[in-house]
Amino acid sequence: MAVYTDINEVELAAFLQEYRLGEMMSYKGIAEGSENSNFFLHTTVGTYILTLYERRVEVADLPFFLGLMQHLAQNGISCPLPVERRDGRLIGELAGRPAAIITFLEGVWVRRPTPAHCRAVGAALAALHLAGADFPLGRNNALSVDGWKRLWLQARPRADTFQAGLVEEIDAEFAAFERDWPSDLPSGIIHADLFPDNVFFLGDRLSGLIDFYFACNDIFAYDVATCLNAWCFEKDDAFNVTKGQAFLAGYQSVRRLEAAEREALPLLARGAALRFMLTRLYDWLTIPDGALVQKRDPSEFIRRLRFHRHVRAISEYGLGAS
Ligand SMILES: Nc1ncnc2c1ncn2[C@@H]1O[C@H](COP(=O)(O)OP(=O)(O)O)[C@@H](O)[C@H]1O
Ligand SMILES: N[C@@H](CCOP(=O)(O)O)C(=O)O
Repeated sequence: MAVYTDINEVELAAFLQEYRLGEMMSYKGIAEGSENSNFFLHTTVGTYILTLYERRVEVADLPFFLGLMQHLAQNGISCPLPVERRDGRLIGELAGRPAAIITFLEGVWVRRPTPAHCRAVGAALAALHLAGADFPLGRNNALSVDGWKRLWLQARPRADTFQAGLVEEIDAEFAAFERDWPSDLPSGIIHADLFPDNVFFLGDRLSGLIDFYFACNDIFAYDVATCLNAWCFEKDDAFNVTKGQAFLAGYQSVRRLEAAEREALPLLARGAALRFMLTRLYDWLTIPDGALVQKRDPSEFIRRLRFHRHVRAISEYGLGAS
């Protein structure tokens, strides 16, 4: 469920007057997603997505997120295009929240990705990395090692109530990341949350990417590592080598990974697993029972983290060195 803020017809109609989108015909809250409040919006001109920005989104970052979507959409990436208001701005206010309208993308996200889907998402991720090259704005990754540490210090006092022994295990992870996290790999704009629910397909054809609200400047291969975690493991936690190979082949059909990036993948994948484990754990421990928020299971990413911890080289995934 992701409608944190209720809106009413009167305030929505007034909000719409700020746009050249005709008259409101209907709107409906969207259950999917977890960070912001999203609504389908039908007007006499077409169908759009209305987003009210909630908890993790800093208002100061909105020009980056919305400007990035605009830049990517204008540079060959299929992603939502923010709609300009009459005053030329992209961001307004509705029900006391910062709000924007973006174009509607056709397609559905795939619950059971195949190697063909993984290949397509790999190619799309690499295209995004290339298309972001001349985007003029920048944003540090608030969820890299320092940000993980802040989250961990908040979750740590109760982490053992989630799983015994977690405090000792994750403290040791931080010692490794603070020592070894790379700083000299090719970097640029990354999506940073390209999970299956953020990629739309029409059949096997990728129709678009959504949800740029964690996008930032960081290591490209970290985005690759996030996708290996999100797309290439099975429900029983087995790493699917065929999907991993397909994902990397798709990526490298557009942008070749350097040897140093391939070598770093096990550590980056371990870091990506920790990052998603931590946001899930923080939510698990802090969101009250009964709140209308979909809590995701941190355990899945504790298991991924343990898996990657024992991998020394990309060949140990069965992915080959090139
Ligand atoms: N541009 C779009 N076109 C079509 N559907 C969208 C679009 N943006 C969001 N959605 C719908 O809203 C849901 C939640 O969007 P998402 O951006 O992932 O939310 P959150 O940031 O809250 O996680 C998606 O799963 C999808 O159903
Ligand atoms: N992908 C993250 C959660 C972020 O949710 P999204 O709906 O914004 O993609 C996770 O799986 O923990």
